Amino acid sequence: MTLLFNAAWNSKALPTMWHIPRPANDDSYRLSALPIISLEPYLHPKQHNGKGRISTSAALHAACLDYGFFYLDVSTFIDFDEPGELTRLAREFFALPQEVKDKIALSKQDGTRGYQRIGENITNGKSDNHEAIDFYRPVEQPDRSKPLWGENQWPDIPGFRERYEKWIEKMKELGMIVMEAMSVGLGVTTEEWEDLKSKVDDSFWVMRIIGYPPLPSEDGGFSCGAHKDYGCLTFLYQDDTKDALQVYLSRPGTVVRTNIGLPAEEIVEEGGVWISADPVEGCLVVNVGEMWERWTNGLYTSTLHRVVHRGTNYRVSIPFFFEPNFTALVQPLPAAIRMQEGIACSNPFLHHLKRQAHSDSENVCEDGKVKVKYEPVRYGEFLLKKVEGNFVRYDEL
Ligand SMILES: O=C(O)CCC(=O)C(=O)O
Ligand SMILES: [Fe+2]
Repeated sequence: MTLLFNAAWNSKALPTMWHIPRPANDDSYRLSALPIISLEPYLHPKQHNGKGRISTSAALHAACLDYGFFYLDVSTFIDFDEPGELTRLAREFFALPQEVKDKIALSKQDGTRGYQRIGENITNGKSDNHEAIDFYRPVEQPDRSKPLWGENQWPDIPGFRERYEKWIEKMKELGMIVMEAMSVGLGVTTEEWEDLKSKVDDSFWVMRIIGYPPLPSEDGGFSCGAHKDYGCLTFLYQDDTKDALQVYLSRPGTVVRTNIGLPAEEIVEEGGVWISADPVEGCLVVNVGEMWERWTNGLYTSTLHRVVHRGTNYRVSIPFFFEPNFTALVQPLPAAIRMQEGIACSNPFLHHLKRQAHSDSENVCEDGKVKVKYEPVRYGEFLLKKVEGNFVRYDEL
């Protein structure tokens, strides 16, 4: 199985794995990292004689069930000098005088595409300590009087647009590959995959370029408050800053060491822990958003995460949100319902996953049928509601 664990393994974690008794209530014995999954069998199937796909898909499925987050090793797909260069360009932009950055402010377009100042983004009623530029899939016949329907605003920096446009193409390609790999993990049939594919093949993607100055030490705020992503898949490239991005794990028994010393705010649920999702070489951090939660009828959950950057450097991250098509109707997939009901289908792989699915589906009725928990939604309408509320995208908790 291509489920690896990163070098941040606490060596003390090993005895737990091998069932050697450990002291009760000692959090340091838990694993301290999200799984690392190699996408290689999907990226270069010929080199692998078509092998390894099932295990990759199983690893993706397990990671989505357990964490909603994972590292994706894409070192053979991306030359990491490329995002390094994107980060350099982003720093060049954020270092410009405020009035120059404001030339591409959100208000100059449709209110959703462009630059936002530090503190303009609000999460959970509080200003976030970051600045950003937002880009969306271009639309035919732009009209900046309509939210989302304006034009992207590019900084006037040589090479900026060209390089980022290349990155967007790469991320769209990656999105389709990961969607296919995940659909195998869920037991989606070939015909069902064609249907799912047609809902994401013209992704209404979003890309954010985010700049984070360090949080003032006396400040109780967040660089980016706790939120769930609302879309399909987030591919996050982050610079080499550690201890900034944190992921909330509600089942600490299966994972991780408690992060001692983290701010105690935003306690969401007893028993969970915040862990750091530090950058890992050759990997993007990937998480599933609310659309996958709907497609899987709640089997996969969109996981809370936040950024607390108390370091001394200026951090840059570039999340790419691979989203459904604007017109896509998103509703629970038959494969997810089958999995929740534990009905074996022609895919033998499903047998191995049935038990796991059962333990997760508290919504199975006594007659063995599951409740369909989500009404169908048109992605574009859903997105418009998110951005029209108050033009703040991340306050939905
Ligand atoms: O900057 C990061 O590491 C995460 C950003 C994020 O979660 C988002 O923009 O949705
Ligand atoms: Fe996010």
